[in-house]
Amino acid sequence: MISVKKLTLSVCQMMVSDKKEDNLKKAEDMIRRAVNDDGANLVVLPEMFNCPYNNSYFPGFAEEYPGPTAGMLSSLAKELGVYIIGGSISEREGDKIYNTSYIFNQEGKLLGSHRKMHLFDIDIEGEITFKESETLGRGNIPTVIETDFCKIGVAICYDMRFPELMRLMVLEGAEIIVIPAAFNMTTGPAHWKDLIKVRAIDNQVYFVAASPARNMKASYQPYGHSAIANPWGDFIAMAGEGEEIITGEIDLDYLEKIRQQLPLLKHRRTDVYHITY
Ligand SMILES: O=C(O)CCC(=O)C(=O)O
Repeated sequence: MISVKKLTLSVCQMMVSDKKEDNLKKAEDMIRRAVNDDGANLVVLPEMFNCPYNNSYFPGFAEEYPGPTAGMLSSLAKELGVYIIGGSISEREGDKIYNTSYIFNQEGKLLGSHRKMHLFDIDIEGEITFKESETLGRGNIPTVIETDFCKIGVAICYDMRFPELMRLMVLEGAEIIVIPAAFNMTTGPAHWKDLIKVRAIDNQVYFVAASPARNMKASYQPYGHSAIANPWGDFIAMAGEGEEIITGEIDLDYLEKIRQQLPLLKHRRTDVYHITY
């Protein structure tokens, strides 16, 4: 593996409509802009970037791998010579549907995929009820991929609320955690920024969370505010609520320095507690 210590990472906070073709075109345009204008080496899309985030759409939009969406991402990664963490899409396998992220390298090769492990089944009185399990199945495998830069952990939205999964990916060597997500107008203002910050601090990683742009016409309104936090917990980039590309520099020497100066990972009491997988 070539050791490269810096990379430029962009998040495309795109507006998602109920027309898959328009969403694919939008994603392609924004990825091209991230690479050509911002010099991105790695581009991240949001959760369900080709489909409105609503159970009624997931079956109709589902694709078997390799379908048109994965094909588009793979060709684009190869053409532009970048890594793409393709948000997530509705994936069909047999009679099951999953919320799945596909990750491609600069040759357009599939490096890995992540099926959302924790389903968003919640009922917040007077605010929001959502039951992903009505349509989706659960993934069972944590995802850490290997790139020329470093290992990257990938999980999806509600997965980020589970510190054990985040820590497990870090123990597997992840120095960046990427979360395609779509928080809403209840849990977004309440928890989004704090979760990103604290996951970065407690794992001493670059923590990247990618949201769709807010769409007031949609039944589910994404919070927006895609963000990149560094291993000290500072936000190095954050979007507003509209369509936007944010870009930040990932500096692995800086990460190493934080881990040396404040050696949290070394100070764990593994003689008393540990995470198994
Ligand atoms: O955890 C949350 O508040 C939002 C989760 C969510 O929207 C999702 O998992 O898609």
